[in-house]
Amino acid sequence: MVQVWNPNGKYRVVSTKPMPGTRWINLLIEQDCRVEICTRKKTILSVEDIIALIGDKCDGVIGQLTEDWGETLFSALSRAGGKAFSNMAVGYNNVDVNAANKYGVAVGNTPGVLTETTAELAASLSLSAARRIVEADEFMRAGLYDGWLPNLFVGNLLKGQTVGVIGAGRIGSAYARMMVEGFKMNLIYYDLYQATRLEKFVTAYAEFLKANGEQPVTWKRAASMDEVLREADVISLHPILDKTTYHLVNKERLSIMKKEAILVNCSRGPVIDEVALVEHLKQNPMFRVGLDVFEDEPYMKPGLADLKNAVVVPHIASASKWTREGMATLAALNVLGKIKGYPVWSDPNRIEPFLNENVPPPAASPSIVNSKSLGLPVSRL
Ligand SMILES: NC(=O)c1ccc[n+]([C@@H]2O[C@H](COP(=O)([O-])OP(=O)(O)OC[C@H]3O[C@@H](n4cnc5c(N)ncnc54)[C@H](O)[C@@H]3O)[C@@H](O)[C@H]2O)c1
Ligand SMILES: O=C(O)[C@H](O)CO
Repeated sequence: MVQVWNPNGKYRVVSTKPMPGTRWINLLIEQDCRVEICTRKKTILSVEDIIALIGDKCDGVIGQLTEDWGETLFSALSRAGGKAFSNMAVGYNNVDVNAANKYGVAVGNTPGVLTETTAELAASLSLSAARRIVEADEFMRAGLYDGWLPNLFVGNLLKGQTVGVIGAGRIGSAYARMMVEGFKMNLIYYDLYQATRLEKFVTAYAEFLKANGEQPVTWKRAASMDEVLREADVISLHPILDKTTYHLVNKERLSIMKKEAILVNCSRGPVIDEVALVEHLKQNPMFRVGLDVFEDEPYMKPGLADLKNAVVVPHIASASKWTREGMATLAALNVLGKIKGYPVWSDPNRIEPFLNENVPPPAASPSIVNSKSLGLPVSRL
């Protein structure tokens, strides 16, 4: 149930799951690590399962977003001599960073490498919902198609409509860019911070359209989230999950959205009150959703699976080969960097040097979220 690579390696690194590619394993082996990969069939490992994997001596762990990394696991890792943990994910709402700080454990994540892949899935869900692709596919397979009809699976045209983005960080901005440029949609966004590069992009694209005699696209930074919900035709959620974003979309907020709006969620399930969403979908058959994440993963709230106006996929937004291999590499290098005493990379939004397979990666941890709290040195590169 555990696969061992380089048994005589000096540092013991545990991965709670097999991860795509082999580069991440080779990079660890080259730096004298013994790599142990848990190959159990059980998808979600419990805290007890992981304590058993950590054992008496463990220098670092690469873990997954399905695991509960809190006080119990960080104290177990610390007792085993470990000082490094990395999620193989950009989101780390499953990690109690304060507990990690208490035990001096560095917490890594994997930003950037999944930005475009995740935004592409949000765009796919937007299109699937707008053009009713899943419903139409089921109809074909059921042998129900008996000829073209003017009213068959009529959906929404995106061109000229407004796309709303809540959380215009890396992924939200990439998604906005795809929808604005790809479908000539106008943009309204809400974020705690101004998305200057995104605004500049839309302005430049509007100029380009105007110069070509086409209707220019527009952008607006909304003063509140409700403004986005009221005005947009397609709304995609991309904030982090924390106390401020839990149930951000609830019954009241659903009620202010357009009756034919499309809501997409590729962030974290609890950002939407899923019970309220099921009720809203039942009451408003023209309202559609595209969901990659769910409040009680892996489960869906009762009734959701029966609704034709919902497109649902199993948390696959970052699932492209290049991205998943890159996530594994970043997670392994986060752990390796701390074990070797390397500094932390100065800009977690500029991780490309770690992903170039033709040259050795920089001697740094690509992204450590608690580097300041732990007072870790920062790379000058
Ligand atoms: N479904 C998937 O497979 C998948 C893949 C990647 C990321 N994610 C999720 O997407 C999240 C975002 O990733 P990212 O790389 O774009 O992160 P990011 O930090 O670049 O962007 C998050 C944005 O949310 C904003 N924000 C925070 N609180 C907010 C609030 N209350 N209201 C509005 N905006 C708020 C932040 O200011 C920031 O701009 C991750 O934390 C993760 O949970 C999911
Ligand atoms: O946060 C993340 O990275 C995702 O949910 C998995 O890619």
